[in-house]
Amino acid sequence: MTGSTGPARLATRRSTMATSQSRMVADAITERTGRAIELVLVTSFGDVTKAHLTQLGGTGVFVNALRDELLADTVDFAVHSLKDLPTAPADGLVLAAIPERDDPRDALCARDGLKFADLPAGARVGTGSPRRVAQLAALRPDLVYVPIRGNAETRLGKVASGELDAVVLAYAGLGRVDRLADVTDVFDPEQVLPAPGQGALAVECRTERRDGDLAYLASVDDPATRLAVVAERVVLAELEAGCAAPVGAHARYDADGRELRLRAAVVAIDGSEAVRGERAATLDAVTDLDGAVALGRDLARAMIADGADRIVAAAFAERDTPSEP
Ligand SMILES: NCc1[nH]cc(CCC(=O)O)c1CC(=O)O
Repeated sequence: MTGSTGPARLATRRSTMATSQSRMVADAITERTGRAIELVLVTSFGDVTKAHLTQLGGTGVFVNALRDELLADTVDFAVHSLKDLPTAPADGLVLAAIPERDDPRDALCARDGLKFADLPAGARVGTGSPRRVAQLAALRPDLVYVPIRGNAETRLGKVASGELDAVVLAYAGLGRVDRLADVTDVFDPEQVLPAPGQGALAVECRTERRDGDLAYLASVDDPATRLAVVAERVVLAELEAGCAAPVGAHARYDADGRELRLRAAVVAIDGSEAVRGERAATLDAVTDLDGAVALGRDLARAMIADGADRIVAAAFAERDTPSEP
């Protein structure tokens, strides 16, 4: 078994964002438990392929390589962006901890300090995410949305070079690559709902080790964050949509009022149509994951009754049809 002597081995993707967030988790665990941890950099398919992300079938391209290392026991645990994790559980693996979430909102990084409302008609806005394009197009159909890929630094470089007027990225990720100074506007979740799990991390390990030698991972678990992201991810799973679908969801657990409140949106890629919903449940215990699942399922089913599944299917049909070059 790995890690029984020497520092524990934490598997991470290689990007600045991934290593920065993995280092944050490692430091928090070390601070709370005294455990020494070293980072093991793993190359994932999503990091090397040039294909457009929405064309990769979405789920798993960033996480499978880390999971292979976990299953081979060459590392002790892995840190993922929760947003990138497929909703289906992985055989033999478990999310041992979900640390307290960072800011879940999407952020605009525009030239000349421009706010979203101040971008001129025809301005070129880069984002690779159908969820962002759909919601932004609903607000500003007069802008041009340009699909882009690459890490946060590469995307910001396209604004600096003048190739784009703005890019939209996750606020939390920008913080982790130390680029919050580039943010010129932040989207209210009322207008642009974040991706399920956005801003949250997941600590994954082999199931059989969670309550054994890796029990210390629980030191960084935040039950309120777990409750919220479980509800958000159930919406995605019920809609049979993946991370490449135009689905936004955001939940918050209010510990004082003991209320879990969930909002979700499914928006057509051109912004012309949307199904939105909101629902809350009183959950006496922050550990009531069944309550979170029920809330997510109820909301998703109500949205499907309103036509949400049709919008998701249309978005996938569009993805599978190659567009003009
Ligand atoms: N899909 C890539 C990805 N996965 C997680 C984040 C941001 C950090 C987070 O949400 O935790 C990003 C980049 C982005 O969306 O801007």
